[in-house]
Amino acid sequence: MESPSLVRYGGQTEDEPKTKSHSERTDDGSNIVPRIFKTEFDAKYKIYDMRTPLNAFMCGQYKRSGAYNTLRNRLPVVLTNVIDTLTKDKSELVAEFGEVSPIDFEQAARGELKVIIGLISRLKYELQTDKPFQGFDGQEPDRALWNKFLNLLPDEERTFFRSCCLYSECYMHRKLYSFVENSIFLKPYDYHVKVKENSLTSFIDDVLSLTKYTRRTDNSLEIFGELLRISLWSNYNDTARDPEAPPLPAFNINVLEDVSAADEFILANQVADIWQCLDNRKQKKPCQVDFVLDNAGYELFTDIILAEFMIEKGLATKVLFHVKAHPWFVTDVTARDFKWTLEYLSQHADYIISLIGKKFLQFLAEGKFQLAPISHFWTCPYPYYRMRDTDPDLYSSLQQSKLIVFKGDLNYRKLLQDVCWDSTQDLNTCLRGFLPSNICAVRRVKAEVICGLPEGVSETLSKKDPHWMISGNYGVIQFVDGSREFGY
Ligand SMILES: O=P(O)(O)OC[C@H]1O[C@](O)(CO)[C@@H](O)[C@@H]1O
Repeated sequence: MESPSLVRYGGQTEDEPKTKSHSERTDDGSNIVPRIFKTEFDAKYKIYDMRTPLNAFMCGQYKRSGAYNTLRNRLPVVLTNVIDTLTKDKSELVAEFGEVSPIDFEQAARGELKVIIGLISRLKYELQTDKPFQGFDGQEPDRALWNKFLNLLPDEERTFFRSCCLYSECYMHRKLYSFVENSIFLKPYDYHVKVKENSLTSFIDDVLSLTKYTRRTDNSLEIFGELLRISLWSNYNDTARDPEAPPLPAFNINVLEDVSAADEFILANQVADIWQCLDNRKQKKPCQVDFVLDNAGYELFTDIILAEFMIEKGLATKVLFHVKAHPWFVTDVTARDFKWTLEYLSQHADYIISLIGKKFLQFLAEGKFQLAPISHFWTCPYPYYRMRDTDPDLYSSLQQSKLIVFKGDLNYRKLLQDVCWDSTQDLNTCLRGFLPSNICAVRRVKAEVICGLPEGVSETLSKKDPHWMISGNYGVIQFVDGSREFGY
C-alpha cells in the first residue's frame, strides 16, 4: 500500500506532483524566498515565511498560505464553538440524551459531557502546539482505515502543521466526532446541527424566490447553466470563512436578479460540456447522476433544485445524493440533515415552500431521488485517486453514473490531492487516474488548489488581489469527459 506521505510524491510519473525544497521559486515566479522565522511560534514550529511552492501539498508550514491561516486561526475557533455549544446546551442535552431519571444517570451524563469538553480542549491544545496525530482506539466503524492511514505517515509529517493540510483538517474533524461517538449518553449527537438548520431557516426568503423562479423553466442549456451557477454561488458558508476576509460581492447568495452579472468571477465555465453530456433526449436511456454533496442549508436546497431540473427535463432518471457519515467540516450534509431539510420544507407555513418540500419527498419515495449508501470514504483523509483501492465498491457504484457532480471546495481539494498545481494544468491530469465516469466540479475557490485556467489568469488575479484564491469570490464549473473510457 502506498504511503500517503508528502515525500512519496517525489514524482513516480511525469504528471505527478513533486514536492520542492523550501527555497524554490514561488508560482508567481517571484524571487527565492529565504527561510525566515518571524515569530516565536514560527521559530518553534518551523513555519516558513513563504507561499506554498508550486507542486507542493497545502501545508501549515507555509505561513503565506490559506493552510496556515486555517490551522492557526480557523480550526481552533471551530473547536471553541463546539465547546460553547456543549456548555450552553448542557441541560437540554442531558435531558435529551441522558436518562432524566434516576438521578444517577443524569449525573453520569453530566460527567460524561465534562469529559468530552476536556477531550475537545486537549485536541485544541494539540492542534495549537503542533502535536502528533493519535490513532483511534474506540468503536469507530472506520477505525482500521484511519489507523492504517496514520501509521503510514512518516513521523515528521504526522503533526498538524507538518502534514498535508487536508489530512490535518480531516483528522481534526474525525477526532472531534470520535469523542461523541465513543460516549455512552451523547452517541448520536451532532454538535453542528443548529448551525446547519440556521443556514436554511435564515435563507427562507431565498428559498422562496428560487422556488418561484424555477417553477416554469425551459429545457434549455441557458436555464441549466443558470441553475448550475446558482448552485455554484451558494457554495458559501460563513462559518468556514475567515472573519478577517473582506465581505463578498453583492451576488453572494441570491443571484436570481441577474445570474450572469457574476460571470466574470467564473474562471472556468464548462456548462455547455456538462449539458451535452446529459442531454440524452435522443437516447432515452435510464441515466443516473450522482451528487457528492457539500454544505447543508441554502446550498443543499440549490443542489436539490438542480437535481429536480435534471429529473423533470429527462436529463436524469435518478439522482443519488452522497452525504457524510457524521458531522464534518461544520456544515456538511449528513443523512439526518438531508431528511430534515425535506421535512422542514414540506411542513413550512408558506404554501409554495411546503409544496416543493412535498414534491422532493415524493421524488424520494419514487426513487427518483436516493440517498446513496453511507460510505466512510467521504470522511477519510485520502484524496479521490485512492478511492479505487480504498473503497472499490464505492468506485464501482460511481461507474454506473452518467455524471458525478462534486460540490464545493473540499471535494475539489480531494480531487486534486490538495496540491498546488500549476493553474494551467489540465484537470484530467490532476485527477491522477480518478475517472469513474464523467466528472463535474462546482466550487467557489477557497484554497490555493486550482487547475484548468487559461494562461496568465492566475498571475493577473494575483496582482489585483493576492488573496483571491482564499477569498471565495471566484468560482469554477469544470468538466472531465470520462465517456471515451467507459463507452457512453
Ligand atoms: O464547504 P466547502 O466549499 O467544501 O469549503 C470548506 C473548505 O474551505 C476551506 O475553508 C478552505 O479550503 C477549508 O477549510 C474547507 O476545506
